[in-house]
Amino acid sequence: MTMDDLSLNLNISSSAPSNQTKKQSFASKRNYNDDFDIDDDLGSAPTVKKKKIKKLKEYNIDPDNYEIPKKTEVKSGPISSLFQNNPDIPNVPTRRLKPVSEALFAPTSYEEFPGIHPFMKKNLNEGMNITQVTTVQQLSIQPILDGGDVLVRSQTGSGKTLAYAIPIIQKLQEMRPKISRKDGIYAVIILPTRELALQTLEIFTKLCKSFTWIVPSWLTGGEKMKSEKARIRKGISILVATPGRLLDHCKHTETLKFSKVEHLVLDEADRILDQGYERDIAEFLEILKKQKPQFQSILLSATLTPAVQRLAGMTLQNPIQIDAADSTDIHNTTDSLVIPDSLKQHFIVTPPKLRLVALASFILGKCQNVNEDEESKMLVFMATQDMADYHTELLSTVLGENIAFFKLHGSMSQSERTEVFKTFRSVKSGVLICTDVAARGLDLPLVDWIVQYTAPSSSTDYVHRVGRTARVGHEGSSLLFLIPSEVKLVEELQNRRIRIEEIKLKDCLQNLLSVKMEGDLSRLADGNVETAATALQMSFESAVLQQKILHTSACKGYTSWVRFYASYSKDLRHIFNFKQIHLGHFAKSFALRDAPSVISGIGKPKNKEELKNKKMAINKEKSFKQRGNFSKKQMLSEFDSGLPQRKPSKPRKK
Ligand SMILES: Nc1ncnc2c1ncn2[C@@H]1O[C@H](COP(=O)(O)OP(=O)(O)OP(=O)(O)O)[C@@H](O)[C@H]1O
Repeated sequence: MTMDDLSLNLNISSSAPSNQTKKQSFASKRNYNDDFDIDDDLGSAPTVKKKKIKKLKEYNIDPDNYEIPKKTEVKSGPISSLFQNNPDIPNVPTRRLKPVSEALFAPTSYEEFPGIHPFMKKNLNEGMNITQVTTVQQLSIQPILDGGDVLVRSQTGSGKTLAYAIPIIQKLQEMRPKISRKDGIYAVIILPTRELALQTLEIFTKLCKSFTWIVPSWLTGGEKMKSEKARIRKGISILVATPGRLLDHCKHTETLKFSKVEHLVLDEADRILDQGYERDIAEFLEILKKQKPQFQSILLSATLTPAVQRLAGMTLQNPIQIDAADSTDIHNTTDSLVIPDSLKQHFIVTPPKLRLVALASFILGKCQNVNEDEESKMLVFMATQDMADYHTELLSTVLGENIAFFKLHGSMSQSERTEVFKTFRSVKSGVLICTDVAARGLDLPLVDWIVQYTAPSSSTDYVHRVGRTARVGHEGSSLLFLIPSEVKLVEELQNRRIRIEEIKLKDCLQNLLSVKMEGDLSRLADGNVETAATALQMSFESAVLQQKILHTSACKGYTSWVRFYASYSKDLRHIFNFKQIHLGHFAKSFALRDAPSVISGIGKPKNKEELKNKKMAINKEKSFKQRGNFSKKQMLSEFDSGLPQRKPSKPRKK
């Protein structure tokens, strides 16, 4: 059997996909070159047709820098074996730890909870199916009603939004004479991303249903400033906003007034800081305090990092500190990480070359709709947008027949993001490939698995990513992908009282034998895991070879990943050491056969041709940068709220 025998167009299935699944597939099986008609007249330089430029942008490929395929396949590099020359997988001891515990629910029902308007209880019960009070709600509602500043820390998915939404609406509906939308803004809620802002707005809208004179609204970008200005003019009582857009309006929209503000909420404070919004928040506070010196500040976070405490120092005065972790558990919340009890955490150690097949095998094992009971929803975290773009397309191309793949990252248009967010919330089964933009605060019901295909950049990222599952008491699981040189991360997580267990690579790859594979593949696999894994890898590689655009996307994804890996902060380099990684082996995990120096001009060229290619790549990148097209998002993990970069201030306009 030769490698070419294995280079099949893989078609893996267990049963015919349901129509529903097919309809839901955002990125369905596709041939890239079909998407791009190419003007390829003999003798003349090919140009991309205008209407196709839009398509290229959709794939996040810059049309100016897109090399047009001449209807030929990509030249193949040498095929390296998947199972040879791999580093050994170290033995990672599992420690039995007692995690920090946090009781999710308090022994109280909303029915008996004092100080809340009966209409609000009805809205909770009938509109949101909520009857029992969670611990963080029990601890926060009264202090917020009392009016002092409050700092709240509680685990992911514990109901922090209602913990402040209920008392704020309670206070606003009590005010006499009744407040009116024309008065101006009474509460400002700041969140780090648009999705979170929209999700929070939805909750305020449901709770305010019986109090028609209180009007919640939002300012998050993603639509024209003009329409947002119109909304401001109509009047808003509770403003839900992302920091960048809020500040833009503070500077450019005169009708936006804060003189009535009674409550300021900074939700997902740790994430607001991670995104570098500290300066924006400071600037906004200055503007706010000039118009309204006294108001209640509430700050919420799932982790209490020193940076969050610094932000608390800036915004809160003599705050009441609420920590929902078990008060009998002696722990230091800045050191120990609090994870929901119902979350089972795992890690897998794979040599770099085997990462892609291990991921595919894991997805196949969990998400093929064998029958309805086994339907599974999964989030897969990638380091960069280009990686997310590429893996969504690659996995859809090879496995999209039976599994619906979706993607979510900060460079997608707002309408795409909203559509994906809404669709993925409503589907029963599917894989959402995302960057950290989806990590914090998003409430996606009943996600079963969180896969971190690239490791988180910090322990808080870890907590927030895995926190997208096991919400409000539901069961959930997580899997962290590591290469052998990264296993120290497991020890560090365990030092912070994270209980995490290993899934062995060989067990994960076994899935390839239990899923039904059609045609030649099942014959070739013949009950052998290594052959099945190699066949799967070959089908990824041949998809990339056959489709030039997929190849371009693979190169972009790989390059962005290399840059990302090289940019791990100093304090993490003992785990993620760029010098220790084998770039060629990682290229294989992007289904690329080219040498790293050819893909991205990385590493020492081995011969003249490689040197020439490298120089060309560097020059191309230089001109790209000079044209201002080279943005941070192409190299870094992104937490983008989707806002365009802010331009220098313009004079005020009405
Ligand atoms: N008392 C409750 N009973 C049942 N479900 C609840 C209750 N309170 C909130 N929820 C639901 O729990 C989910 C998570 O709530 P929320 O997003 O506010 O959590 P969170 O603590 O802010 O999480 P994260 O830190 O991840 O943002 C939501 O779907 C919400 O409707």
